[in-house]
Amino acid sequence: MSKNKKITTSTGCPVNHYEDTQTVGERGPALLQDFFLQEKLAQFNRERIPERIVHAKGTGAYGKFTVTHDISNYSRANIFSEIGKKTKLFVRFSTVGGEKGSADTERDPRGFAVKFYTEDGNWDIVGNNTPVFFIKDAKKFPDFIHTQKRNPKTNCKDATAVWDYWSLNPESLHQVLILMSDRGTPDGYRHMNGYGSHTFSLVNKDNERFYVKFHYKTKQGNKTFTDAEATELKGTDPDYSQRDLVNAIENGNFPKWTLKIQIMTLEEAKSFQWNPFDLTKIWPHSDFPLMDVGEMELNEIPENYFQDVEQAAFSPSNLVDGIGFSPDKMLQGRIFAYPDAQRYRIGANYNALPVNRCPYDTTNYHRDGAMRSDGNGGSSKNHFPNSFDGNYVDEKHKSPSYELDSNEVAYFDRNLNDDDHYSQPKGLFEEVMTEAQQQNTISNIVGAMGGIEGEKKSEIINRQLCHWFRVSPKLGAGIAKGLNINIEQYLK
Ligand code: HEM
Repeated sequence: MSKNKKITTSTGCPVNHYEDTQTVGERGPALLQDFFLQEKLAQFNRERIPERIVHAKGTGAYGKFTVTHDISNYSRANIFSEIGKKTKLFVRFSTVGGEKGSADTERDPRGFAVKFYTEDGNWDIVGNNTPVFFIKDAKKFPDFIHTQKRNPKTNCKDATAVWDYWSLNPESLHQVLILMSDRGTPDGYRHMNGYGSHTFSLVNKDNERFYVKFHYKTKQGNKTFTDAEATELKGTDPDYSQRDLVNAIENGNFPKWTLKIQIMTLEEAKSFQWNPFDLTKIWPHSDFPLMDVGEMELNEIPENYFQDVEQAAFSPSNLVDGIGFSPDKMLQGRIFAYPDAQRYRIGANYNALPVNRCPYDTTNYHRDGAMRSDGNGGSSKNHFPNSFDGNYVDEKHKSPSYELDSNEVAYFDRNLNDDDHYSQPKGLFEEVMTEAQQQNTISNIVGAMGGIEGEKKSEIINRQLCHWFRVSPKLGAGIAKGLNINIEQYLK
């Protein structure tokens, strides 16, 4: 049989004129009855769905997760049930602030979202390439993101808004420092680590709960660009990271990461020197050592980008038995934000699309909605409880109850008893960064703060400089010098 196929309309009617519209006479006008002209134009008009409100530019790949170490003493999740167990997964990497057509080497955090297709259901870790974040309450997210997007009048990126917000919000400092180091411009997606960032929990067979943080360590080695290299690539190869991932996988050079965890007991959480659920803080590795769990490998680029990558829907609410939330206020807000965004961006039945669908049995009484095409439950009952189907709620998946440390309802200041914004960035700058990394960070900050303009320029610069000085005098002085600010006058 010939593999050449006859072109048809979307309802299967063979097309006998592909490029020429039916007209009255050689030179037109066109006839409305040329339904294939209508179909083509109408379909084309509907090709776009809204881009993600954040993380719009991204690339995805399928792969597998293999357990290498036994953590069943911490989690009863099926995915970890035995060494050697393999689970299919899908990953989407992204930048955050830019639009769908923006350049891959922008200074920005990178999204690192992983969907594990486990037998207990799909489990998503929707993380970034940094272990912390800019804010610690979900209510702040829209304002923060507005500063990362375009100015409402000029429609240009707006360094003044960015630094105004950060300087008024010192909880951002830790993440801003990481962003301003060369880690803010990673060399593609293969040479960076990933982090679940939030504190989550694990629950074992004995119903014991532990707090956990997830880390993916790149096996390709960490590589970053300098600001100059990243800036050049924005012009010469704006799809650098996408191309790099596709080429590597298509050439059989499958990228790999080691999944590791840090564990904190509920008792340790009570006496931890910082709030263990504060997303602007890390848990020091010296106190909570990294433990190996398994290996993630990416080995397949989806055949169709739009179908699998653009329509992929990750959410921190996609959890499975044996893995749970923590009280982190940011995480709690995200549980709402993602499915809400996806119902708007993709549609009510987004979880039935191939990339989002659980490959194992799903049984529930959700029905109908736009574009339902998965059988819609057929003739089975659409109410529960019922006297017919024998379906049941399996209580063995109940996770243990836990106590809160307060029963007072109020709008608590998120920084109340939790305002040490400086010591972790200090440790990062003074103890972790090499001299060369420190100098690059200083020059990246000088370049970025150099964009602040307008009537509030001095006020914003001075306020932000104070934060940098509180992190480290060397950092503050280096930035002041780079911005040509004479700090001597303030020291007299
Ligand atoms: C409360 C704070 C946050 C809110 C309200 C929020 C909201 C959103 C929304 C609405 C999307 C688009 C979802 C879609 O259309 O499919 C998104 C994407 C994303 N967010 Fe967040 N986000 C928050 C914080 C974070 C944090 C802390 C991280 C990482 C630790 C993160 C990582 C991501 C990633 C990786 C994506 C892209 C997922 C993909 O590739 O499809 N977000 N976020």
